[in-house]
Amino acid sequence: MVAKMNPDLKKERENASFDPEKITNFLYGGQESVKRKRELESLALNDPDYQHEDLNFMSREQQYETQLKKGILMVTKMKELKITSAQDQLFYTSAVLVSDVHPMSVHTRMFLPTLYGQATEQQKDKWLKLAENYTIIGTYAQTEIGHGTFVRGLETTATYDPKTQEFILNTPTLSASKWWPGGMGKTSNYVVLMAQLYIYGKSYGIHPFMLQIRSLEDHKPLPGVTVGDIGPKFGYDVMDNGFLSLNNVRIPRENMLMKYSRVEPDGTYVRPPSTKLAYGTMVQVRAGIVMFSGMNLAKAVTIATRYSCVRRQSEMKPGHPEPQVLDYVTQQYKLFPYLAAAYAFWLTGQTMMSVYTTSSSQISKGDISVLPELHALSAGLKALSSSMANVGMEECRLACGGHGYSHASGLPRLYTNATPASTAEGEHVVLMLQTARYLMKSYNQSLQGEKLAGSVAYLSGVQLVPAAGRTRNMLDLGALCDAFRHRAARIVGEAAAQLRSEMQGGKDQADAWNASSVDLTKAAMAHSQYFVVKTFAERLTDSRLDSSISAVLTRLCQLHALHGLVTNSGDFLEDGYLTGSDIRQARRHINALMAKLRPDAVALVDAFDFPDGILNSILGRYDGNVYQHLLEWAKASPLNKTDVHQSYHKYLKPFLEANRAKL
Ligand SMILES: CCCCC/C=C\C/C=C\C/C=C\C/C=C\CCCC(=O)SCCNC(=O)CCNC(=O)[C@H](O)C(C)(C)COP(=O)(O)OP(=O)(O)OC[C@H]1O[C@@H](n2cnc3c(N)ncnc32)[C@H](O)[C@@H]1OP(=O)(O)O
Ligand SMILES: Cc1cc2nc3c(=O)[nH]c(=O)nc-3n(C[C@H](O)[C@H](O)[C@H](O)COP(=O)(O)OP(=O)(O)OC[C@H]3O[C@@H](n4cnc5c(N)ncnc54)[C@H](O)[C@@H]3O)c2cc1C
Repeated sequence: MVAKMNPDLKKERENASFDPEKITNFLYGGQESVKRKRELESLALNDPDYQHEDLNFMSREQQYETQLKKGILMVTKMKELKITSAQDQLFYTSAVLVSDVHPMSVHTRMFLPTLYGQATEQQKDKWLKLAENYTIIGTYAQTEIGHGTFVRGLETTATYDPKTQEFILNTPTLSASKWWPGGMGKTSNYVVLMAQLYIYGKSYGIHPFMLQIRSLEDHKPLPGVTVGDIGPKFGYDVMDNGFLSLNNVRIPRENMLMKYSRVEPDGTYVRPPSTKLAYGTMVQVRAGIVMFSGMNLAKAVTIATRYSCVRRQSEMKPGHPEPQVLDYVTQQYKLFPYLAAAYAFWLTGQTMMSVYTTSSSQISKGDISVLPELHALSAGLKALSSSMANVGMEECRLACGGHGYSHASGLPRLYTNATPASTAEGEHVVLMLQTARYLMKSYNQSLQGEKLAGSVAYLSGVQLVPAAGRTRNMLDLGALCDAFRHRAARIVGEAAAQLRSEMQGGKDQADAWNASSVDLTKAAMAHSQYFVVKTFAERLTDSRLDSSISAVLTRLCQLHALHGLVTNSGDFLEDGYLTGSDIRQARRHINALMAKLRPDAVALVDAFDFPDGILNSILGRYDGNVYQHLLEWAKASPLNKTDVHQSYHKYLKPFLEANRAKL
């Protein structure tokens, strides 16, 4: 029997000003792609082989086992079903894994890409087939107990022995032990090991090496290898993040991935065109995190928005029925800015991936001139999108009141699995400072009359003269983009000036950098926010958008920009670019936009097109039948398997009896 839809949600859907299907098509790149997405999702979601008890009811060991089994099934089925394109695999795996990963995810997302990006053709012939067939399972072993951020400071060594033409691998100190690599704890039999290369006593920096860590026969650690799981974490329960120490492990010379740099048999070192090419896999994953963050935020907003239409609470007017909580404007103010941000990062994530694809194809043809821009853009956007998603997901959880705290909402798991995106693959502040470094360099070049291109083009010839007194239409996307551009350029300019003044005051470059670093991160943040606002606005100029959806998407873009503007109003007011009256106008527009978006809120989250199986949230169910399913879910909890738990007999009964005896 098909359950009836909750009447409030039904009404919301009937009253929307547009057909969500049109936005779904826009978000996923067309009707055909949406059709394919749904086919693959339903294939995965209806496959009985993937069904299991709720992961939240399991111990960590059970979760690891369940997800490993599922991961293995998934890669096997994708092969059988010939699901080969990256897009198709993403659709299928998202439906199988929901908001989790599986213990071989780093194999797919980092080990294989490192082979594609860092191995010579000969090495690809040797390793790729094995890795693609999962004959070997690998991970990306870079971070150590003592150092994650400071890659140049890693202590693992690969010392070349020309006599045997081997590298001798060691983690010479406790702090050199590898720590964190996903899937290394129990699953992988190979790693790409990032280690300091030494030849004849001289250090040549960090390079990637293929290293077998476990036997292909019985999975036992190989001689000289100590490996295991690092223990439970904030989330990511299904993943066996691992530790690894190495004691004089020898590997053949051919195991250094030598696409860019080489060690000849006699120990001659051939330099890469850029030492940063060895960081290529990180850049790829950072670029992907922008979309990943947009999608996670979209899931959280879908859950909280639907639930806010089902949930009724309090009296808005005495004696009237309880309103849907989404009718409280404060609730809209909690959710709608993140709804807008989810769209912003979704679209920017697509742009980031296309910049990545174009740039990496240029790099593989030998043109490394695009590397600094790619690095700076992906670092800043990764940091901004993941931090915004963190804050937004938590706000969505809070917006669901008490039920948001329950795993039944899907929000805690979504959050704890997504929040590492702020830390992993480059810590937030550290990456912002990388972007700032590029901004400072570019800004100084522009001062010397060089014309800048790409994301920093606006820094050349920017007019920093405030234009106070001018009447502005704060809903005009052009004016909003100008405001963000002005703010970014000003803050970049001021951070550069501060850096200069610290140095003029006697500090060396490093101390001056540290003293200016709060302003530098702010500059990177302002630059990245400008890029997102501009990208969102540009995407709306797509001629394929029909007017019904372009109107509602424009409102979201306006809200995204205005919310950013109001929450950072000091930045816009500081040099008089905007006036107090502009900010007041912006605030009024936000209220008016929220009122206009209110009837479309459910359609806007429906347009993300997450089926229930992927949202995995009782609060976010498409049909809105929340309470009945909450109760059913709770009844399935392991603690409810019996009416009287065994601990009653063990502890509670004697305790009660002893107390009674004392009366
Ligand atoms: C957790 C969520 C992840 C979500 C993933 C999304 C989708 C995938 C889904 C599922 C996958 C399953 C699981 C995945 C989960 C987690 C995976 C996590 C894996 C990891 O977590 S894996 C370890 C990552 N670990 C880091 O992320 C370390 C961060 N630390 C660094 O990255 C460097 O250490 C840095 C950059 C801080 C300093 O590096 P440094 O000391 O060598 O450089 P320095 O500062 O001296 O700069 C010298 C010149 O190099 C330029 N430069 C630097 N980097 C460049 C680059 N990449 N490209 C081009 N140029 C670059 C500079 O801009 C400068 O340029 P210039 O001189 O011109 O100014
Ligand atoms: C879930 C998860 C999965 C992971 N998976 C992998 C994996 O598969 N493979 C792998 O190799 N690694 C992995 N990592 C490790 C991850 O990449 C690192 O933890 C991350 O790069 C941050 O480095 P760190 O831990 O050294 O942080 P730290 O650098 O020690 O950060 C601590 C603080 O110091 C500050 N700080 C550090 N340096 C600077 C600086 N230069 N300027 C200003 N402030 C600074 C930071 O901002 C932060 O506040 C994973 C981590 C997590 C959480």
